[in-house]
Parts: sequence; structure tokens; C-alpha cells
Amino acid sequence: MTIDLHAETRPTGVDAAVAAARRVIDALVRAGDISGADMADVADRLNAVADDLEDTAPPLDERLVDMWRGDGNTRHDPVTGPENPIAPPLRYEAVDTRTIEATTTLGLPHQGPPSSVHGGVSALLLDHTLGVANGWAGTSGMTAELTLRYHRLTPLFEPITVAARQVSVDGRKIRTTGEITANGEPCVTAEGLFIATYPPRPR
Ligand SMILES: CCCCCCCC(=O)SCCNC(=O)CCNC(=O)[C@H](O)C(C)(C)COP(=O)(O)OP(=O)(O)OC[C@H]1O[C@@H](n2cnc3c(N)ncnc32)[C@H](O)[C@@H]1OP(=O)(O)O
Repeated sequence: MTIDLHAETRPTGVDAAVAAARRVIDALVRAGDISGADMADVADRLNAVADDLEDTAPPLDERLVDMWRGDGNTRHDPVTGPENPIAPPLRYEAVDTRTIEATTTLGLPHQGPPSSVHGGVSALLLDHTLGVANGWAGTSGMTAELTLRYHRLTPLFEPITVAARQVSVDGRKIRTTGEITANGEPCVTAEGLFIATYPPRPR
């Protein structure tokens, strides 16, 4: 059984608040301490928002069940999740029955080398994309090994494409490859070994 590639992004509710939080994260990293903003006041206002959210949050176990409801896409993951402000977010399209890709543009919160994507962020995007490609191809698993080769700097501020393809399934061993490209040139390539198993969803 293949998975849906898209978690729906909603214009209201937590998705709208998360989109605003992404703007805040980006704006804070952009501003630094050389902006004209009154950062003490900014901190007070952001802490007031966090106080309100913490005071009204459900118990953790209840939220975990809510996060993992159903059997399809999750909405909270750190790569595609419309409920997660640290997700860029990627939005996958099918290339063929075993291959997916998404195009995104990353900014300063994901910087490693100057004006370039952090290597760990590239690893996150590739790990998840390989995992979703497995789901799309019909056999999912957990990452056992992920080998990355960083060929050239991955640029910030311009479109990059993250793609993955399930190559083979041999018993429980799933082999999957992927890459991040910019302007058609490979920046990072990945080879993954996944083992066909997954922990049960909280119910
Ligand atoms: C749709 C959403 C997609 C999201 C994708 C996100 C992907 C992720 O990030 S998953 C999180 C990161 N991964 C983890 O935390 C995994 C942690 N590790 C584990 O849980 C386990 O070690 C796990 C599941 C990988 C393997 O454990 P287990 O199920 O007991 O497998 P086990 O019986 O030991 O091994 C099965 C086979 O795989 C092989 N194998 C297992 N691990 C490895 C490894 N790291 N390297 C090479 N071979 C391995 C074994 O040798 C064995 O081979 P054979 O059948 O030939 O003897």
C-alpha cells in the first residue's frame, strides 16, 4: 500500500500559527543583534505567546495519540509537517511509482557554511525523503544506515530539489538513494539501508 504524498496544509488553526512561527524564526535569525528591534520587548511578547500555548496544551500522551492518528501521513514531522515550525516544509510530488521529489528554498535558519545549507540539515531532508520514497513505493522501514556524499555547497536563497528513489527490497532490507540538486547539479547524494519495521503508533 502506498502513502499519500501530501499532508494538507490548512489556512487556519495550528497551520496558520506555525506559518507565523516560521516567519518569526526567519526574521529573528535575519535580525540578529544589529537590527533596530527592541529585543527585550520581542522576548517578552514571544514568552507571552509561549506561556499561553503551554497553559492550554493537552497532556503529552494525548497529543502523541493525536499526532499519530490514522495510518497515513503525519502532520508534525520536521521536514514536511504543516504543524511543525522547524519543517521548511517540503511538499513532495511523484516522479514515478518509486521516486519522489520536492523543491524548496532554504534561508538563514538552515545555514551552515556562508550562504549555504548546513550539512546536518541536508542529512535530515534526505533521510526523511528516502523514508517517504519507501512509503510511496510500498515498503517502509527505519533507517539503519545513511551514507552521504557532499559534492559541492548547497545554496541558500535559491531553489533546491530533494529527490529519492527506492532501488530494491530484499527481504527486510530496503535500499534507497537520493540527492539534493541546485541548478541541475548534484550537491549531496545519499544511499540508505532501511529495515522494514516501524514502532506502533500511539493509540
Ligand atoms: C513516512 C515517514 C518516513 C520517515 C522516515 C524517517 C526515517 C527515520 O529517520 S527512522 C529513525 C532513525 N532510525 C532509527 O532510529 C533506527 C534505530 N535502529 C533500529 O531500530 C534497529 O537497529 C533496526 C530497526 C534498524 C534493525 O533492527 P531489527 O529490526 O532488530 O533488525 P535485525 O533483525 O537486527 O536485522 C535485520 C537485518 O538487517 C541487517 N541490519 C540491521 N541493521 C543494520 C545496519 N545498521 N547496517 C547493516 N545491516 C543492518 C541485519 O544484519 C539483518 O540482516 P540479515 O537478515 O541478513 O541477518
